[in-house]
Amino acid sequence: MKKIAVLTSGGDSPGMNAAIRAVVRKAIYHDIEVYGVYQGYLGLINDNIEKLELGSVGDMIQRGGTFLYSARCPEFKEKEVRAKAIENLEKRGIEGLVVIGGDGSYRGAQRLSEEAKNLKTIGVPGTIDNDINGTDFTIGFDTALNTIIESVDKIRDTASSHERTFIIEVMGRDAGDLALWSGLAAGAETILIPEVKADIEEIAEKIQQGMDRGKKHSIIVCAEGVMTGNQCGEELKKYINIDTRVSCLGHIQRGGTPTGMDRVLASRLGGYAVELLMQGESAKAVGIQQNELTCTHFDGIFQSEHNIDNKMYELAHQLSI
Ligand SMILES: Nc1ncnc2c1ncn2[C@@H]1O[C@H](COP(=O)(O)OP(=O)(O)OP(=O)(O)O)[C@@H](O)[C@H]1O
Ligand SMILES: O=P(O)(O)OC[C@H]1O[C@](O)(CO)[C@@H](O)[C@@H]1O
Ligand SMILES: [Mg+2]
Repeated sequence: MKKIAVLTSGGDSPGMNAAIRAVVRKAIYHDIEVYGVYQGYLGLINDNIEKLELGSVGDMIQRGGTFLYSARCPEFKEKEVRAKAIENLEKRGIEGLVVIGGDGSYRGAQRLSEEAKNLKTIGVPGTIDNDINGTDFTIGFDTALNTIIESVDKIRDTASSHERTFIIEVMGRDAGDLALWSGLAAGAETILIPEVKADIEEIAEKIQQGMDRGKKHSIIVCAEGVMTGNQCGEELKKYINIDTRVSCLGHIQRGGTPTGMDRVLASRLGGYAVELLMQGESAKAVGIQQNELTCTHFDGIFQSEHNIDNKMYELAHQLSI
């Protein structure tokens, strides 16, 4: 393998730059040329591709976002559009592509590996959602988690001073990991996640019981995929007369300097992706499982839905009474 390319796709996540840096430096260390594709699959179609050097990734490991930019590119689901992308890679003699992104980005990479004659693809899990099979953690999850915890801790001060119930809406359209982990870590009384059907009446009863015991305030962490924080407040009012406030954390969760855990994870996974390409592997995604680097075929990754840790969900419930 003499030439490879790297791109970031889907929602950005803290640590993507550290992953790109690892791919670039590892490849150059092994005398492989590296090309950066700007704007994810959109740049692949539009030929927005440039050679990267060691210096291109200097001063990058600590930066949030992705200097290669990211995009959502729905037209990449069409085969004719992907043919253009393959042409742009082939004309440069690029034989390997590292795709840093979420599950959707992996699907694009899988298609490319099926349709291009001389292209190997490797996926690197870069998403704050932590919703990808084949890895215990995705790059950016730890940073986003800590951003949420810091925010909830601050909100708790006001909840306590004013004896209020606060609803904190966090990201996760289909995945509850951010809500579950942050809710557990921040001591939320209630955690609402897309994987478990919400029973608002039961939540209202729990808040009432807490108040009857002398509890002054309550924190509810609600994943956006369940309902909005405002909807949650309206629903609660049907069952209980309390003063609620809503905080929607929004994109603050996606930005910021990556934590040490995310930088190390990104560096290990980025380096391993290049190793796999050198070994001739393709259509696989790298991951970390029980602190070991692993790789899983895309087919295996898509075989089942990503699930939350049910034991952790039960524990959060047991600790929040
Ligand atoms: N079935 C598919 N076939 C080809 N390409 C796809 C497919 N699904 C998604 N993609 C490509 O991958 C891009 C990113 O996918 P998506 O928007 O789902 O984000 P993601 O990678 O899952 O990241 P995140 O969920 O963290 O934002 C899409 O915009 C599209 O270009
Ligand atoms: O910034 P966008 O494109 O609106 O995407 C928001 C979505 O991206 C994610 O952060 C994943 O990257 C989801 O949790 C969230 O719903
Ligand atoms: Mg996704």
